[in-house]
Amino acid sequence: MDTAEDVRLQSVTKVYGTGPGAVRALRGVDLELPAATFTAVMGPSGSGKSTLLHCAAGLDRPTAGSVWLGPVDLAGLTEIELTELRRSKIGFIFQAYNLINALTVEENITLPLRLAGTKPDRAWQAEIVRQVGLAERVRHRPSELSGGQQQRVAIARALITKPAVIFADEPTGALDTRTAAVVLDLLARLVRTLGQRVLMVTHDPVAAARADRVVFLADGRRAGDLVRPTPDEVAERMTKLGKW
Ligand SMILES: Nc1ncnc2c1ncn2[C@@H]1O[C@H](COP(=O)(O)OP(=O)(O)OP(=O)(O)O)[C@@H](O)[C@H]1O
Repeated sequence: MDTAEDVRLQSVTKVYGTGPGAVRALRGVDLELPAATFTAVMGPSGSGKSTLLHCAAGLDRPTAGSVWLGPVDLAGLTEIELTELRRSKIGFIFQAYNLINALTVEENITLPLRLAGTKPDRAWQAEIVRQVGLAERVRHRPSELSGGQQQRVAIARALITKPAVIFADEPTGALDTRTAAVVLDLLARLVRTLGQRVLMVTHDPVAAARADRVVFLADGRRAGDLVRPTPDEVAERMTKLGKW
């Protein structure tokens, strides 16, 4: 993994709306995502987690401050360039797996390449399918798979373009505890074996505790980090920050 593709947020501020009704969702957030790191973001409802993820992923533009992907300042990109950057450098995983049931598992996994008009790297594709443990399932339809397997297809789809970073928004929100653990183990392993950068927004202290680092947000600001915490330590910090 190329360290020249680190993600950096510098003093990112996001204000929705103008005038008296304006909402300051982020207030000068700094954050770095170096290679081979698994970062969880937690914070009370409305603390700015989704806004942070959207700004970091180039889905939304900060009102002030900057987001860098390696040497590239996202603010300097046109919408078309941003779309291209997202397709090639960024992988997304959502709570709802967003798979297409008319396509096979393999076709779902390679869809981002088809959208980008690039050819699959067969060796990489085989490696990913092996990593997510779906080699026996590539000809199946998503509806024939369990929730955990579907999320693993979504993870493979996120990885197919060899992205610099994966953004995961509540990736285990729809899964039972045991299946969630399998998916989180997989994300943690991808960080170790592929040097992947992962940023995960979650409400679940158990999920957050699988990351290397938990970044807390409160009222649009960084409110401390915990490195390799236990779920209890995460829950305790959340209680101190107020309502979940
Ligand atoms: N499009 C928008 N227009 C106006 N305000 C918005 C918009 N999106 C988010 N906000 C506001 O910005 C603040 C941060 O929202 P955000 O969704 O980032 O929080 P969150 O921490 O992800 O919350 P939750 O845990 O409830 O999903 C909230 O006050 C929210 O109401």
